[in-house]
Order: sequence, then C-alpha cells, then structure tokens
Amino acid sequence: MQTSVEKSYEEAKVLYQKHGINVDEVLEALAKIKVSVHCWQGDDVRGFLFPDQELTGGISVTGNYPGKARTPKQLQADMEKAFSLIPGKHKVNLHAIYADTNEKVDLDQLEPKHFQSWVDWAKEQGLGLDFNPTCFSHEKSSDGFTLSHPDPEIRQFWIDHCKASRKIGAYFGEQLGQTCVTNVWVPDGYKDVPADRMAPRQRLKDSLDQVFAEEIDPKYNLDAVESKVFGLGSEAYVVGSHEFYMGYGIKNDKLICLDAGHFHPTEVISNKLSSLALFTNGILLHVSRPMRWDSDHVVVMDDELLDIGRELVRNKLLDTTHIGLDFFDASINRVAAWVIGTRNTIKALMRAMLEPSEALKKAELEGDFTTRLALTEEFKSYPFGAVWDYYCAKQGVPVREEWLAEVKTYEKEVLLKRETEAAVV
Ligand SMILES: C[C@H](O)[C@H](O)[C@@H](O)C(=O)CO
Ligand SMILES: [Mn+2]
Repeated sequence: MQTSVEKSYEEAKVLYQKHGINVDEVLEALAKIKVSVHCWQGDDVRGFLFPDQELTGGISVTGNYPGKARTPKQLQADMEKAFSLIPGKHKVNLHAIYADTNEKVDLDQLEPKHFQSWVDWAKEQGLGLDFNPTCFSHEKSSDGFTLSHPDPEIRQFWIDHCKASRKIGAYFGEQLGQTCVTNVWVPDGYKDVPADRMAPRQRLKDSLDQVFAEEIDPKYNLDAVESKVFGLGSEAYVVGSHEFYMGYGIKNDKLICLDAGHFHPTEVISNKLSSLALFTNGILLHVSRPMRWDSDHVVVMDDELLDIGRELVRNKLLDTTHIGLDFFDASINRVAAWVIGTRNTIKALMRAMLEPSEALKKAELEGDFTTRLALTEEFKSYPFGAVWDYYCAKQGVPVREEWLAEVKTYEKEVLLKRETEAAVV
C-alpha cells in the first residue's frame, strides 16, 4: 500500500514532469551532494586543546543553552545524532583546536596523530573530513594579529601552524579517500583606521607563500583562503579582505572561500559565484546567515539561500564547489541548529534542481521577461515539500518536523545530564 508521502510524491512528479523535470533523477543527483558540517556549532567554538581559553578573533557566540559538548566523544555523539536526522552522506569540518589528545601540544606542533580518533570515527561513520587552522583563541593572537603579525617570531608560529594544518588535511584526505579542504581564515585587523594598510597585507601575502610552499597532492588536500569585511575589534580594517584573497586565490590557484556573512549587508555571495567560477578551478562556500553585527546565525530558507542553490545548479557548479556551513548559535539546542541549517541547505539545492532552469534561460534569451517572471513566481508554490518528504523517507531520516521529537528526547536523555555531570566536577 502506498503511504501518503509516496502518494503526494507521485502527484508532484506529474506536475514537474510537465516541465520536463525528472524528479527521480533530481533526487539521485541530490544524494551525491556532500555538505561539510562544521563541528564548532556543537560547543560554541571552544575546542578541546585549550579548555580555559576564551573565544577571540572578533567572533562571538551568544546564548547559554544547556548541553554543549565538552569532550570529543560528546561532540561526535551529537554529530551522529544530527546526521541521523539529515538526509545523505556528508563531511565534518574540524578546526585545529578540536585535536583529541592528552599531550600538551601547541598549535605549531600539531600532527595527524592528534586527530586519529576523528579519522577512525569518520571512517566508521562513512564521513569525509575538512580542516581549518585555528588562528584565534590563543595567547599569540591576543593583539588580533597572526599571519600578518609585525613580530617575525609570532608570525612564524602561525606560519608553522598553517603548514602543520595542511599536513593534517592531507592525512585526512589520504585516510578517508575523500579530498580534504583546508581553509585558512585569520582575524587580523584594526579597530580604528590604520596608518598603513599595505604593510600587513604584504606580510600576509609573504606568510601565505610560505604556508603553501610545499606541494601537496590535490587528491588529498585542497587549500582555501577566506576573507572577511569586518569583525569585532577589526571594524576599520581587515588585512585579509575580499580583494586580497580574490587576488591571492586566483594568482596561486587556491580555492576562494565565500562566507555568506563576510560581506557588506547588501552584498550577496550568490551574485559572486558565476564571476569567480570563470576564473578559478573551484570555490569553497561557508553557508551562513548574517544579521546586524553577527555573521553566523543558523541558516534558514531565505532568498539568499535559494539564490545560492540556484546559482550552483543553473551554472553547473556543484562538482567544483565545496559546500561548507558556518554558524554558531548557543541560544537553541545545538543539535537542532545543525539539523535546521543542514536540512535547509540541502532543501534549497533540491528546490533549485526542481526549477525549470532551461525554460527560464530560454525565455530570458528571447527577451520574454514576462514568462521568466511568471514561471519563477508560480514555481514558488510547486509541491517541492512532497518531494522533500519523500527524499527524507527514502534516505531513512524523519519526515518534516518529526526530527524535532528525536532531538527533544536526546536533549532529555543525554544533553541535560551533561549539566549535572559538569556541576559535580
Ligand atoms: C570559526 C569561524 O567561523 C571560522 O573559522 C571562519 O570561517 C569565520 O567565518 C570567521 O568569521
Ligand atoms: Mn567562515
């Protein structure tokens, strides 16, 4: 007997088929897309290497929702829970501060062995891993500068950390049989108007040249560089601006990371993809949601998310774009935050795949903007929800908001107990 989900799916298929959209093929393609889910939503970007270290680098997590992960095991368990509620097989994005080791090791001395438990876990779970040097939340970044630091010794420390990070990334790639993307983001910048904008950028360029000097097989590790327009404490000037990294990335064949929250409020990354794609071999995305001063709210189904999906689908950029997430909210259940943001990202891609892209392009080319607008608007109420529900059911994850009950149970049985344990310790 057909379930109601199957019945609605069959009905939806007929409607899409009228426009030449094969929904079964769409779902096959969707299942191949991997989203890199950031581990740092699970513990408010604290990591395990320096437990007493405050979060710095001009980023901030607000909220005190109970149950954050305090150990690698807890973080892995929380991510497993989240993945059990998200359709598809994906990747986990780690920062260097998430090393799992009893050794007292500083960032410049990190080695693949300090991440072995993550590799073993990823293998067991069938996940890929991505990586990031952590150029913040450390005594050597306390004045806000790392790779562009005027002190050569401090600068060297951060260069060594980034070099070590690439080797860890390559190890992930080789061990897991999936290319790791190692993304460099540094917070360097000034609160007030600088006297010299050039010198820090020259130093950053020189540091990056040293970081990337060693050739690493792109089968195992791809390097990325991430810009930002401003941070808390770097309101006037950020060394690694968009222009800086666009130039650096294109010249040196590095992936340019576009974080949706790292641009001026009226600028959108969806509008940058088609340009960057013409001059690069690939792009890294940090799908996020800026709000006021914050660049990292949980991803919702807003116009920009839909446009990012459309640009990737319509311009056939899915094979060369690495889709990562970057948000952190401590005011809601952290597992739910992952589930909401990741499901939305996948759903936005599915919605884009279910649009009559070719017909829209054709209408545009023929100057028939009436058809372009009419079709665009009508498709906003096509039954993509029925397709999404079927996809979730087929992938063995909860349909619609059913996942929320599972998160609530997990909160009661696991997350809240952590608070009692922490109070005892
Ligand atoms: C943890 C950070 O969000 C991340 O490293 C970086 O990608 C960023 O976006 C900083 O604003
Ligand atoms: Mn980011």
